[in-house]
Amino acid sequence: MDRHDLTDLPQHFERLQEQKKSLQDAQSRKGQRPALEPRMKTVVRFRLMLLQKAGSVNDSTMHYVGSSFVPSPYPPCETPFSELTKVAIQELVLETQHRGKYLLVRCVTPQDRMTAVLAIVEDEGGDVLLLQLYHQEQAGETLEDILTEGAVLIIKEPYFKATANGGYALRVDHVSDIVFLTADDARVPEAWRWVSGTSTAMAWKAKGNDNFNATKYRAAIEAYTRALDCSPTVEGRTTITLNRSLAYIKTKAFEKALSDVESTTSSAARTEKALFRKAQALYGLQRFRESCEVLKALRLEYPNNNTAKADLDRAIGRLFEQSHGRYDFKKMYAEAARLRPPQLDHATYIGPVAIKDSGISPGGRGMFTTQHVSAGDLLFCEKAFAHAFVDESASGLSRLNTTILIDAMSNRVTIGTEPELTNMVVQKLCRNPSLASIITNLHHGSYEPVEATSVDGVPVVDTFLIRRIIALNSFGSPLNSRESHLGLGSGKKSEFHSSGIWPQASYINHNCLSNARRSFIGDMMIVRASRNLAPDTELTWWYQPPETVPTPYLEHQKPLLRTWGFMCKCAICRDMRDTPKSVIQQREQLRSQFRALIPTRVGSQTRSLVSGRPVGVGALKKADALVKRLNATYKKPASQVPRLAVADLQLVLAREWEERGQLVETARFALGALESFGFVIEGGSLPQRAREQPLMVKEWGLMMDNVIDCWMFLRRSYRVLAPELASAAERFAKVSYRICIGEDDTFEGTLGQTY
Ligand SMILES: C[S@@+](CC[C@H](N)C(=O)[O-])C[C@H]1O[C@@H](n2cnc3c(N)ncnc32)[C@H](O)[C@@H]1O
Repeated sequence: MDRHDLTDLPQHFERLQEQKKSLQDAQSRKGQRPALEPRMKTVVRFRLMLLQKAGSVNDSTMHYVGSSFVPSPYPPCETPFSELTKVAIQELVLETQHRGKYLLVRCVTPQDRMTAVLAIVEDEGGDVLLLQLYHQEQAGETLEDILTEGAVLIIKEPYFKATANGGYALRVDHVSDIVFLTADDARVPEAWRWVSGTSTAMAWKAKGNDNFNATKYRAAIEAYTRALDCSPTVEGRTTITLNRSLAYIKTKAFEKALSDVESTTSSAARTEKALFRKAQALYGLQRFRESCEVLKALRLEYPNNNTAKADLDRAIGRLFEQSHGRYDFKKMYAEAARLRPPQLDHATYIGPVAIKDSGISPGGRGMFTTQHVSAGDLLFCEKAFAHAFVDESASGLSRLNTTILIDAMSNRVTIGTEPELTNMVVQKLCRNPSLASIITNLHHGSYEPVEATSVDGVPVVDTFLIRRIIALNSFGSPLNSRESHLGLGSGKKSEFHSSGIWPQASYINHNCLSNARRSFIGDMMIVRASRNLAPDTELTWWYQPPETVPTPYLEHQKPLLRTWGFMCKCAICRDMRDTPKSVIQQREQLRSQFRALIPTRVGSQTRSLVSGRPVGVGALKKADALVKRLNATYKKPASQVPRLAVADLQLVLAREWEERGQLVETARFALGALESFGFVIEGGSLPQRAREQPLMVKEWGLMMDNVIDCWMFLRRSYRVLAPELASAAERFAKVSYRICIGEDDTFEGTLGQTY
């Protein structure tokens, strides 16, 4: 949702076709056993490439936009190692996953990092191949090497494939398909054995500490694990376990950190260090209530621990947000401006909503209100499960994670951060497997996931399932919706390179005539009702915004069908489907005539295209007549089928009349625009209103961003002509602002700057 879809741009469409062709070509070689290059050639070429890369200078002013191709899916290995049989590189056949087999290999080069981690590996027969490890870590997460020269590993059910440059490779997409062997593992062949030089628990612990201090957390965890295997003393075991739990916290493996603390003896678990780790791990898992409890116990036993006091205050703050849905939005903006990536320290609040069967199929669930809510009410505010951020205003290396994703399977080309988001989710689930169902329960179309959740004690995460879930459920997001509304951030409004996955929000189905809206501050999504809603109303929003310009029915449906596999049947779409082509053409003509009279403004004044002089009142009157004719092309009332193609022109006229000091006309067009958006308003017309009649919104319409402008025109007009109505107009402006921007704490400041 709100992602850049490039599929219809000719150059990308062509790339999609090329990718399809190359997949077909690869498939035609399926089952072949190719002749491999001589070992020397492969190794030397790879080493040369590493040397060249090391010598090249990165130009940080360049835009780096990589390409990524979605490969054909294959499942992760579900079979325990003991049931697999060994295979040699020579025996591998192309475009095939070797089910029931494993490869034992050793790295013969250092690694390279691209979208995957690469190295050349050999088997016991001395044959070599390029190994491509995907999703082993998040982009930019660590500089620690994953594949080191001499490392021995097992590749379960290896997938052998032809590469785009005519070579061959072992491709590993599923993290659990790789097993790194330690020096004393019986599966390491005699000839490949190495001496680790470390044999006692204390020596391994010291090694772990060194690695920890060098921020090599992966290596630290490995060393602490080896230390624990060396039967340390009870005291030593506690220290090592608690050290390892901190290394787990550093890698966001909160579940493992927690289980380490909980595995210590009951007296050890009450030490300051243990309580501290436990509270941190629980906080990381967003179990704020439990984190508070542990921190309270810590404060009682160690009252001088000031860090614990600060942590307790912080956890209480989260608990309050989680329970009451009250946030300090200004603080959130400040955090989003300061933090890179803007991952905010705030809790998820779930308000009066529930997930239920919605009756649509396939993927039949939806989100419903559990009580009456008013327009502007907070429905929920959700922290992203994972969020891949691109600074839209930055250039060069900081945009390294922007990728053009070519997906031949789902016929789509998108630009953004989907590959990075996939890595983040895969890693988070591998490190915290109990969170898996939050993601795997999300809609995944016809993809059939494997059943196993762990094998050989390691969590199984099906990368292709995660990819599919992200394609169907992720959202593009701006740094914050306020900036994006004001056009302050760069990039096209409502299509963003940053993306995230907000699991609750994913249950909301599409409808152009939506009744809820999402907005963002950093990685927090704020969702509010955009109309007054009765209990048990299904919440809907748009996956792509409704069209302002008259658009043929099928054109509007194309992206919905391509990405999500359905066509919208809302009142606007049905009306478009039933509107004859000639009427759509007539609307286009009337809008062109309007634009010829009142061109899009450049600078502070609207100038005639013909004379270059400011547009005159005569032109405004003619434009008014065109708006009336445009309105007459609609059969259904705007409260049933909003007329976006009329509303934006009415707003143009409201602005023009306001600049000429004609506030009755301003109010008329602002009210007209609101009606075109589907609002039903009483008591707002000037000048002939009954004095006591209040300004009322009988029905809220479609909450497009410029609804706020409509109310602000009215507020200014009423202040002069009907002051008793101004505060009501301001109240509605504020509610609209809250719905579109997410909060109204910045209402005055924002509108003071721009209105
Ligand atoms: C992000 S999920 C929405 C939640 C989903 N209904 C579920 O059960 O998890 C998107 C999928 O929901 C379904 N969907 C959403 N809006 C729809 C609509 N207006 N009509 C039909 N299907 C819709 C489609 O299958 C779409 O791919």
